[in-house]
Amino acid sequence: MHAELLIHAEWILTVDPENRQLTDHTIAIADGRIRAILPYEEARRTIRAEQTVELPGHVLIPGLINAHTHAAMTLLRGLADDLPLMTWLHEHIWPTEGRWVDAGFVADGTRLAVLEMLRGGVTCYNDMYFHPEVSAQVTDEAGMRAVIGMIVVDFPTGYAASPDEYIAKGLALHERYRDHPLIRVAWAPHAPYSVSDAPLQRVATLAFELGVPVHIHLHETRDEVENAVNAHGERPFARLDRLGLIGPSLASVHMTQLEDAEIVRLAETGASVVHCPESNLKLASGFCPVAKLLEAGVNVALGTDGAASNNDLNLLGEMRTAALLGKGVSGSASAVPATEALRMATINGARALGLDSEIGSIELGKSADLVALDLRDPHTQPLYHPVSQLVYAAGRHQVRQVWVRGRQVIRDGVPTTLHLAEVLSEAQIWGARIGG
Ligand SMILES: CSC[C@H]1O[C@@H](n2cnc3c(O)ncnc32)[C@H](O)[C@@H]1O
Ligand SMILES: [Zn+2]
Repeated sequence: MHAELLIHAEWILTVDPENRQLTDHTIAIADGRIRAILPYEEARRTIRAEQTVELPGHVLIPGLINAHTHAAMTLLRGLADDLPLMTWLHEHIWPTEGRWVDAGFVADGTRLAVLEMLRGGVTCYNDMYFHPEVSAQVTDEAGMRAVIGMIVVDFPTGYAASPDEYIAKGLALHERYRDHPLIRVAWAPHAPYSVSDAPLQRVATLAFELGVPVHIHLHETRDEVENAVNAHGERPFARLDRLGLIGPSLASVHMTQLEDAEIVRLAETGASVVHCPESNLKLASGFCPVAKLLEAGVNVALGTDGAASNNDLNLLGEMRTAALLGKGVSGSASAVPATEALRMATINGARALGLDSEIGSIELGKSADLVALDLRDPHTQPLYHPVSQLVYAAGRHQVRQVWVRGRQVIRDGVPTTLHLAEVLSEAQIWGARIGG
């Protein structure tokens, strides 16, 4: 057999349906796909390859999937900390976005985000932000994978004047990226409190017709739910259900307020929840009942949210927080174990984005979106269980090699498709402008 690339790793966490953990195995890659997974010695004997990468002391995992972010908000990192959601949004973030966000802001902010995420082992992200055509282009140029949000809000912004215009621009984006190998699109109405019934209904219809996911903030805080009930006598979840949005294409972000019947409904319709534990903690938004959701069979993925409410785009950190918080909230130390946190950051994210036949696990035929971490650091030794070190102890500096669709985008910790100094310089210029 012939392969373009062979990766020999000391440990492989496949995240396949059996959660197989392999030792001293090799992955063979051709045309950007995983063609063979076999013991190291057998691979040496039977496969000829153009390139071989030896990874002693490393664990190889599927690329991490950030299932909810606002990438360009890296440029607002640390601008307004220690505030609750609505004060943060109405008094700080929205006025700043109104003044500064344009195509150039989105290009530079997204590039910073892509660089941060790739260096942290994130190979795919699900975005919701203005000027999505710019985020898509920057991400494609960097060789990263993304699902780019076709955003919809009721109010006018520098990007679009009305719900009809947001939707028209979304449709153009969908057309532009039809059949693209790395860039997909999803409808991204911002939240039930910022999008009215008519555009939400249109999104539901178009999502069905185009076969794309719907990505929305939902039940982020108790106030969101109480305000809706006081104003309209209906919980936002019930309203979305009435409008036809609760179903297998839905990625509902946050979900800190959930009644038992809503959990049953999520499970029976196959809708996904995207848990953003660090953003929820920082904005004191509430606690998503992750253990209950998993027990009910709901697909739970992981997201960072934007860098202005986290303040990083670190999925390794998010896995650890999700595992720890899941125990604290449920009162059970065995809730959200390390293997489950890894599934949430990989295959569950892929499923939430409708990409689980393509990415999210190390299986034959899937895209070679792979991440290698060097575990030979004092704080990840000794090593009993690689998944334990990965989730509870490893840091982003241990991400050494990253491939997206078989292309190496991080080599020995250094980006191959982006220029670190240039990206940092642009970020600093924006910081001086906005802060000055
Ligand atoms: C329509 S583009 C996305 C919009 O969402 C804002 N945003 C960022 N984080 C959150 C959050 O946690 N809840 C609600 N809205 C959020 C962002 O600033 C953009 O305006
Ligand atoms: Zn968000």
